[in-house]
Amino acid sequence: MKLKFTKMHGAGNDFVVIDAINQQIDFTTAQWKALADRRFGVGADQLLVVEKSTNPSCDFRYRIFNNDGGEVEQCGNGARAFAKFVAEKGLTERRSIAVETMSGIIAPRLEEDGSVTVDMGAPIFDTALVPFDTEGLAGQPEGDDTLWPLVLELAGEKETVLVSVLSMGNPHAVQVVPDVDTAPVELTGPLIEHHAHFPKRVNAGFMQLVNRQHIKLRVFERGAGETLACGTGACAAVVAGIRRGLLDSPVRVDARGGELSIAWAGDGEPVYLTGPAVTVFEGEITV
Ligand SMILES: N[C@H](CCC[C@H](N)C(=O)O)C(=O)O
Repeated sequence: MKLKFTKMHGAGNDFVVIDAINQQIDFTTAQWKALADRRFGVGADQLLVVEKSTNPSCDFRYRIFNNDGGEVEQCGNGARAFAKFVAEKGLTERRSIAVETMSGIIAPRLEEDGSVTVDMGAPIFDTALVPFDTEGLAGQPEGDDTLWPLVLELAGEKETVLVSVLSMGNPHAVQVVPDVDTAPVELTGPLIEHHAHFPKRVNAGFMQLVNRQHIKLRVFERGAGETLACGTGACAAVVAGIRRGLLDSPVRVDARGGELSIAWAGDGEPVYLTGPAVTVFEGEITV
């Protein structure tokens, strides 16, 4: 079949966006993976699928597939691209929409300056819901109940890293590092992603504190590897930093591909993610 798609990005986190309202889409994991492949397909960190929602209080349903073909619960940068796509394609006249995802309803809003702000919902700290298996883990350090010691095995050597574990609908493990540019992201990112205590794997965040309202962040994403930006990763990092008493909302997040802004008023409150959404090109591919 001929598939129409739009290539987009949010701070360098890149997407193939597909209108599945006006096209009949029913792909296997292998087909999603092939479409996301940077050599044999279009190439993307994630594939974003636009569907009608069966929920009367939602304008659309939003499905997300990682570069490895796996379907996942949430994508923050993708939510901004999604909102811009449905507006540009005339699928909605509204600038604020409610979108059904695998992990609940999010609410993107198109801003006057072209950026998009998304109500990403409240972070989840219940380890069973992340999911994160705490069985057999050494005691938690004082101060913040999201902090856990994670033992990594590297070439026979054991190293313990302190990570904040939480969910933004998708799982995150965030650590503070002195310098994101020298942090061992390529080395320890995969070890954390595939750590035995994360039954559904996890996104691994590496956060450098610039000041109480500014961080630098790199994320080794589940199912995609290191991306130039990670929206839910930025949300998770700021929530972790605020809970550890290291950050004050709102926080500027410098990702390698661009700047995001995160605001959070505390436990039980939604996290707001603001950033760019860029359309790069339209295309058609035979799949
Ligand atoms: N790799 C993530 C999904 C995409 C998240 C990221 N691109 C964002 O902007 O939130 C996961 O497997 O949970």
